[in-house]
Amino acid sequence: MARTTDTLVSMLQAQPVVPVIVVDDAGSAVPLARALVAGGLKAIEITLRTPPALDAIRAIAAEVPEAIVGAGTILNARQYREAEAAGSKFIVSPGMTQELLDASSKSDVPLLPGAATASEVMALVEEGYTMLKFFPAEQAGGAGYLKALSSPLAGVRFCPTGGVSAANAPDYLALPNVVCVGGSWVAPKNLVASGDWDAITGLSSEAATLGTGTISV
Ligand SMILES: O=C(O)C(=O)C[C@H](O)[C@H](O)COP(=O)(O)O
Repeated sequence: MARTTDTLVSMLQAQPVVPVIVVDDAGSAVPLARALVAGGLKAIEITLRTPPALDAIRAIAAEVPEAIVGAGTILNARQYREAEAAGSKFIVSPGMTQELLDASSKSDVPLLPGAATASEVMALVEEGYTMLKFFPAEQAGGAGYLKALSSPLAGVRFCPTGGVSAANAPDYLALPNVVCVGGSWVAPKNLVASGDWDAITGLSSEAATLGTGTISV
């Protein structure tokens, strides 16, 4: 477990923002991944919310070797195995179930499980997970909530996701236990649909250089 946590942290800590992508067309996956990588964001999460998601992961894994493609919205063991077989380098879930933990223990592909309460964080720490997704970040209480939540939970690191934007990301990134944030704002659906890869590279580049803010809590 320590080994997979280290792998996960090393993949995610190189960038302040992990783009969260909902793919509507597998054909856009490769140019989209190239545009994000060109801006500086290599680790990319493709959510399994749409039918082309696995094909998109396969295409990026095969054709964009400089990207680190992961799978999001993984809710069960079957999806975990399918995402791994498609070439995912990391797996993200909005939460945690025993089935997912069992799938993760049988896999070399690390899991970033979701938590939003002290009890959820503590249950995952008991299972050996110390790098967690804080989800849904803004709706659960934002950076101030995460700061308060994590004060007694030393040693746990987070990737806040859900409602995170260029405007509020610096508040999360200012927290010492935040490795990166996740967000969909870097690849808006309209720009993907129109194939405006230069605009997406611009958003990626802005996100890749986001600094830390200071939260007033
Ligand atoms: O389903 C998952 O595993 C997810 O990763 C959910 C994402 O965290 C949110 O969909 C982020 O969405 P935005 O609020 O648009 O940035």
